Amino acid sequence: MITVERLVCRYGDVLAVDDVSFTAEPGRVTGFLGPNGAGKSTTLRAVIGLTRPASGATRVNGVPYAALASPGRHVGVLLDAAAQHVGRSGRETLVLAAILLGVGRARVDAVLETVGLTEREAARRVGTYSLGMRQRLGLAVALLGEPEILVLDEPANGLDPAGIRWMRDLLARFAADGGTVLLSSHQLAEVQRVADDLVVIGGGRIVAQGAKDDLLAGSQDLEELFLQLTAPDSRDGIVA
Ligand SMILES: Nc1ncnc2c1ncn2[C@@H]1O[C@H](COP(=O)(O)OP(=O)(O)OP(=O)(O)O)[C@@H](O)[C@H]1O
Repeated sequence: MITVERLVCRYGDVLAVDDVSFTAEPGRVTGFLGPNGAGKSTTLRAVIGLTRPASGATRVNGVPYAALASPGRHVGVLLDAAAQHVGRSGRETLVLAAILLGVGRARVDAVLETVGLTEREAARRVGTYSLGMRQRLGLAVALLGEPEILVLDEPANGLDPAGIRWMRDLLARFAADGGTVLLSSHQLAEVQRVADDLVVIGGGRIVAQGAKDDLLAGSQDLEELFLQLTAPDSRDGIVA
């Protein structure tokens, strides 16, 4: 479980996250939505201890991320697929991550298979990868430690239609097995299909949260609801 409690984050004078509270529950995919600059990435970074809150707290399984004995064994993170070292092969990237995590090499083969990167692709330098292949590799790194929680920022970016379906099935299976998924995305049709719960922020503040089906009642689709919730003059917020 992920708990965000009255989180406030600032960059100098910029108030990026303003009193945000929500939980991402085990067994559910929580879609985290908001317009550009709404504060999604900042919140995800705070959850994994990369951004220090001005006030408030984030917890993973009831404790701050930094207090987890082996964070990578509990939380799989994919924040920026473009951040991988371009000079290493996919396999080298995974082997290094496996050493850091203290998991066996067998996991490298297992996650390569899970994300659908072939032996030949894994031998290529990351610099030659398409964005979709980088996303798959990023997800492989996230899954390496067999975490029960996934924190993913735009994981379907650059994936082809088959890749998007594959990602959806993987996340649904992960949650069905009891895992917690916190997923930030602008791909609203995709979020509508995969998410169980939704958290919508605008201008750093929560504008809606609750079960997807409850929030969508009365709306044509998630796009319509999102645009209505995040319109500049509509920041009253709803909780379903
Ligand atoms: N390193 C930084 N320095 C200064 N301001 C920042 C920094 N990172 C983010 N911000 C600002 O904080 C606010 C929230 O940004 P954040 O990246 O969290 O939004 P986001 O919802 O993830 O946006 P996007 O959908 O565009 O990725 C924005 O106003 C942004 O300009």
